[in-house]
Amino acid sequence: MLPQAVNRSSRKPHVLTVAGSDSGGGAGIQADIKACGALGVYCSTAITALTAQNTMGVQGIHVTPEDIFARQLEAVLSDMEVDVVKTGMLPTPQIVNILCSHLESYSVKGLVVDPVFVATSGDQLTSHEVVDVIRKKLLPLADIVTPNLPEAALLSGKVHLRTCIDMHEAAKIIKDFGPRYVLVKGGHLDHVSAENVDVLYDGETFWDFHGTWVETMNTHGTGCTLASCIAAEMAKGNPVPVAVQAAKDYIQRALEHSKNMKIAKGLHGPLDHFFSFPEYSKISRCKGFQTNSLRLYAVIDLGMKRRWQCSAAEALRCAIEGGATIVHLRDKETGAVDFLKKAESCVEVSRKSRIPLLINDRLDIAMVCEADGVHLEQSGLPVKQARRLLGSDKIIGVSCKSIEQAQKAYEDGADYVVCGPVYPTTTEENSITVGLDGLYAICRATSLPVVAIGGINASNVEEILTEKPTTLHGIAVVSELFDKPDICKAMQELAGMIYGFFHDEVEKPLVHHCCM
Ligand SMILES: Cc1ncc(COP(=O)(O)OP(=O)(O)O)c(N)n1
Ligand SMILES: Cc1ncsc1CCOP(=O)(O)O
Repeated sequence: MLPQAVNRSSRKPHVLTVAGSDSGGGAGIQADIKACGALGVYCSTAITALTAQNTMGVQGIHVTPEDIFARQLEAVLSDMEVDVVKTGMLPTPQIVNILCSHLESYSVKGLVVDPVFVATSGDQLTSHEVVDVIRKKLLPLADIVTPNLPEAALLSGKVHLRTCIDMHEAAKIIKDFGPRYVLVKGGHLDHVSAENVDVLYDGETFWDFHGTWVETMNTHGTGCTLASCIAAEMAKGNPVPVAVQAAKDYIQRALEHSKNMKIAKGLHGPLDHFFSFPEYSKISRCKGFQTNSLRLYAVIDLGMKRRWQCSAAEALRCAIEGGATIVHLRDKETGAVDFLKKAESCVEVSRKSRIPLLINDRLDIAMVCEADGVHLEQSGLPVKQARRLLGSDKIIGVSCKSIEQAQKAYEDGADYVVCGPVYPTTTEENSITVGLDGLYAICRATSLPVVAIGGINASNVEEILTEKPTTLHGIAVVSELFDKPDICKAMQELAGMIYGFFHDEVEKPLVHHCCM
């Protein structure tokens, strides 16, 4: 049981957005709240201006009186634990000055500056003097500034930005004003190819972020949304380049989902921030990894005594046939050459069935056999380094016994955690059980998907899943595979029991087919 840690760790990542209100709901404060909400992050606000705005343009602007603007900042920053501040429309130099003095008095983990000067409709949103104050006062405090091409031209004084090389030049000039990173967005480049490139620069390295060009008029609010997503991902503890990649992925999907949406008469419709919300929440940080794959997690331990005689690949095939939704291959005894051979034959089987295959601890083997990812034990490679080597397309899971370990796994970039032993088990000797309370405490403290492990079998699945927290995504078994003479049948029994507890369409197992 880990009760004392629950309150401290169940706090939500928090973004304070300092921006203007868009009555049309597509940009500004409204976009920021929706984007943060969609990414599971709390969003507070300090409103800089009220705009009367719709899909046809901006019809009016009322700047917030300075004292009430300052009071909003004071109210939020003095009371709430803000992780990251994100700025949008800052209409006057006075508003920027008030913000900067508050940022100097209250420490926050990050500052994302979206330098909003002109709306896509062509309407001016800030006074001309604002550019200079942002350059001199706000940018030195910023972790990242996210200009599009017209904004980069204004900030850098480099009027003609037409190529990627121009974007690099502008990024260098803007970097000299003091932000840690500059992201120059290429959405306004002439589109000769189907690609869209944004350039991130930290003073030494340029990263090019490629996206696919989406043919749509529903782009109102993309700048605000991208900056908010970056802030939200930073608030979760992600480093800036990882946050940018996650934000780009969100925008790409939002643009694709919103391209046929019609909600007004005007030319520039907004994004649908909550596009397919239930489906989106099933997608993990790792591109393409559906977290409902974690429902029935089969660990094939090649070092264990077993009641069947067949190859690793055959055992894996049987587990999948019985309904396993993800498989995890571990072998603590075999040398690299033999393990690799077995892993390669398993990858072949898992690919055919489109079931993800993870390799336990051996990042080298996982990379060489092109498995879907790696599962790391606490004694294994640190997650951060593994992520650096594997990139963002591969799955990384981590074994955790405590809230602290689960939080670290999250901060370091893991995609899911396996928690246990929930019940006593002979598979993991000398391992203290966390119990059902410990498992649930971890589930409530993390936003990562959790898989329960340890002593789980058909007789206790119901107990685990009946009142499960929402982050508990599935169960993992080892000896249920090894102590039973028929792997396929053992999996089928478990699979049959778990479907009712999850309201999604995990495919039912195929007709029983004994493979022993
Ligand atoms: C109140 C308010 N803030 C910012 C903008 C600009 O939003 P952006 O995300 O750059 O999208 P466009 O409006 O340029 O499409 C705004 N319009 N209103
Ligand atoms: C790998 C692992 N981590 C915690 S318990 C455990 C083993 C669980 O095995 P079993 O399903 O046989 O109890």
